[in-house]
Amino acid sequence: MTGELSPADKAKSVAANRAAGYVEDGMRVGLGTGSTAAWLVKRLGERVRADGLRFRGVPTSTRTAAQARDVGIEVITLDEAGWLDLTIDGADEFDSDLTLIKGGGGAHLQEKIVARASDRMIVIADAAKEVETLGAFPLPVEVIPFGLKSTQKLIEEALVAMDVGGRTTALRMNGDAPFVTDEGNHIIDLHLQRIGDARQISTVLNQIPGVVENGLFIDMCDLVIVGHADSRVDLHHLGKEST
Ligand SMILES: O=C(CO)[C@H](O)[C@H](O)COP(=O)(O)O
Repeated sequence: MTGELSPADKAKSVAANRAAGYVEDGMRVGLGTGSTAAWLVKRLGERVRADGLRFRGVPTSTRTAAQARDVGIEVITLDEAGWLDLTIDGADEFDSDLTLIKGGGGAHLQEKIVARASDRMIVIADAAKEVETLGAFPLPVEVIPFGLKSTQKLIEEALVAMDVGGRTTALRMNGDAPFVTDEGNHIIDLHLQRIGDARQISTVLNQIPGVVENGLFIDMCDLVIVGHADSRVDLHHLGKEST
């Protein structure tokens, strides 16, 4: 995270630095997972060390927990926090309703629990994450290992029943073995191409036995901060945009 940054990393760090300004003394803050969230954790660590910022962070993955501790952030569990003032996280896609696809990093289960237990959720992103219609990014679905193949079959049948455009599903791999989440589960990525009715898809998927949680975040995000490589920032509130 040092030296000459690529334009994408610069954009992510610009968004993260702006979001870090929303964290105030005494807050309990959900810390997201992924490359953009890593910039946030880095910046918050700098604020802790340089400005004496005092807040407690609830990480959404073992990766983020390790980084947060490394940079000097006080880490607590969600149960210790009870409730959160704010969660800041990345996203794989967001649309004009601030509906999100998350889980590209495989952490959407903890991310959704943490975001849902927060007064406010801010998403940080580069401009490539903004879409007119969700679904070009594969929708991650966390499933328990038991009965994996029958769960995958039921998901595929549900996609046919909902008449969703793309219906290809793929078990996420980590080399030769299935990817394993922090909860010991697996992820099936749904290549839908286009998500028309996010609410319907989310509800139907979560009703299938074996499915733990899907990566659609609906009515959770309050603000998206988009960073640009030239240091500009766009703020997407529900229904309006500002800089
Ligand atoms: O949902 C996530 C992890 O589960 C990430 O927030 C999402 O994948 C975006 O990651 P990145 O900032 O690396 O593009």
